[in-house]
Amino acid sequence: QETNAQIDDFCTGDGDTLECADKLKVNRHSGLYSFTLKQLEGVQVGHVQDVSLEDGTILKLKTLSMKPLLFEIRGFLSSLECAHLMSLASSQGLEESLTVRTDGMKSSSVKLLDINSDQRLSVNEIEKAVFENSITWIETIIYYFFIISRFLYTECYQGVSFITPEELQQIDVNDLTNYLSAFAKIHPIKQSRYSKQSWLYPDSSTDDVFRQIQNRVIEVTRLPPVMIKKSDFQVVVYDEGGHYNAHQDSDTSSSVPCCTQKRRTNCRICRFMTVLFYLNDVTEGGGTAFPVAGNDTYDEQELRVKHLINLQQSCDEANLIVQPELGKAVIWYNHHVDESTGWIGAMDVMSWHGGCPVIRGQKWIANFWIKYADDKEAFLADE
Ligand SMILES: O=C(O)CCC(=O)C(=O)O
Ligand SMILES: [Fe+2]
Repeated sequence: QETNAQIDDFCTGDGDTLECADKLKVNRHSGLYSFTLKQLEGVQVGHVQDVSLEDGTILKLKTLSMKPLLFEIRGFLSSLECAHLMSLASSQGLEESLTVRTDGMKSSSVKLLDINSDQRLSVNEIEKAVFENSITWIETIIYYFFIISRFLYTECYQGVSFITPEELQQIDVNDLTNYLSAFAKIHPIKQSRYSKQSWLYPDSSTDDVFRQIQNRVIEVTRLPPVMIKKSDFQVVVYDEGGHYNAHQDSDTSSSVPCCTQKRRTNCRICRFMTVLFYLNDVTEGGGTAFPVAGNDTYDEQELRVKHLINLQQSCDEANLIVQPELGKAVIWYNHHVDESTGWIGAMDVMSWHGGCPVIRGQKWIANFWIKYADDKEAFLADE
């Protein structure tokens, strides 16, 4: 009985209960969901499909890339809705966006910078990475920090020629964090991300416009409603010079389980899908770049060596750039679907993306964080 109630919650809307139950392939007797997650069909780049909404509106879903599976819908939001979200975020207050990651990245970064694969980093290797800007700002600072502290302690640059992964692990994270925030204040533009943001949490939001947008996203993505209802919503503003270096939206940096709650320790936020809206027209710049979209092969080392992550420098070299336009939605999958579990599978490594520098004007975006937890059934049953 309890399970039936959960299923009914899950299938919202009039008349679609049967279809919904069918889609979920719910076995009401055993109480098990054998729900299979589905991605939208891309067909091929340039393909346009109509999406009919309940209110009669027809949206045009256009495939921009098959790898990653990426779509755009122009006019997804009306200008009134955009203006509403912008004023909502402004009235809540906008804070500087921070992307300081201090765990799980050091040893992998070491591997990527270790040009001659001798398991340690020479000062030359670090300097090469720093000066060629092939690593993100935050990593650069970690190395600088390490070199400086070594320099201070030994009073002599010579002889300090190697940093091992073990040594990197010993950096005092508190010192580093203080150093980073001081640096960030002096050189905001050097951060891997330079923007302001505000959050809208669905569980505490009573905003009607936000609800309507949530429902539209459910209709378009055809994801289980609970998935959208649990999605936090982030409004981001970039001023001139604002940017966001290429990154992947889902956190695969550690092996702790995926969760959806904020501030829970020992779990990470994983994002199946990203739905990004442009809330205004940008005078110049500010596109969303997908540096490796459509490539046949993926090589992270190459991505870094070619500086493709540093979008302050190499936006023009990105394979694909989506231009901002008021009301447009960009939709992509950060993960594949695992056929055997019917739930979220491996990360789509082609989903690297970021925001190119805004050259003139301001850029406002809003962003659904469509998250999931590892336990499919518990996630779907949860309210
Ligand atoms: O600003 C953009 O176009 C991209 C933003 C983004 O990737 C993000 O907020 O995760
Ligand atoms: Fe992103």
